[in-house]
Amino acid sequence: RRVRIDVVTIFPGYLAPLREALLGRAIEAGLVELGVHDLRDWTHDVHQAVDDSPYGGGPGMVMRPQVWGEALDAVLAAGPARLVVPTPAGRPFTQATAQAWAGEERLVFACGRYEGIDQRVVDSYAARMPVDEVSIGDYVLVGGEVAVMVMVEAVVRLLPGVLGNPVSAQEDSFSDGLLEGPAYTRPVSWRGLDVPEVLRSGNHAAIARWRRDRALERTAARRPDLLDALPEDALDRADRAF
Ligand SMILES: OB(O)c1ccc2cc[nH]c2c1
Repeated sequence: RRVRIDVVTIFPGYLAPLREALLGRAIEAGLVELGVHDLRDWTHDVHQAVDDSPYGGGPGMVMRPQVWGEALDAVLAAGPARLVVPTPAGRPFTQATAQAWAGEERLVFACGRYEGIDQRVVDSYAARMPVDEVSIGDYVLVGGEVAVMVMVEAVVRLLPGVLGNPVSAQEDSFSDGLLEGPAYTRPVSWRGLDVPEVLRSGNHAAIARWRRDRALERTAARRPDLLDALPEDALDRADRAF
């Protein structure tokens, strides 16, 4: 099962890194198809205008609906898809979102710039297909391209065959609701810092306990909101003792 991903943007070069490394290999292996399209290909004026002043006034420019409509009609002609529009005003993009989208056959990403895209573009496509306005976090980027890179990586790594060892996708941070604890490799002593003894003990129960305790400790310190969100039965007695 392959996934087809299309991205429409005024900066196609910004998406070039998607063809590097692991994701590049996944594309070469045919596990995912990637199409990057320049929005300006669907302009007809000599200035290739993609933006205009906002109705109601205010700073900045808004991206024109006509150009986006022609671009998305062309890209979506290849078949039904989920349309994703990154925006700081979107619903949070989470690992659960990535998991859900990894099951889709086609994803089309519309990268906004300026103050965003005329709302009628989302409204007109939402009438005939799933459209998600999503945010990757509470900070504001200059455009949607970086957000699309983040989301494409989070989704593609979940596709069968993309990761060397798929188990790690299951054991991700967040899959058990906690942050990952610290990781270590050789040398056993480095700049006066030693690897925790327990990890070299061979006592797998003690190692599992130690790792769980470090995950609980880190989650409590850095993301108490994740602890509060854990289901009732997620923490056993040993966890609570921590
Ligand atoms: O921070 B963001 O997620 C984001 C997404 C899209 C646009 C378009 C213009 N600025 C943007 C920021």
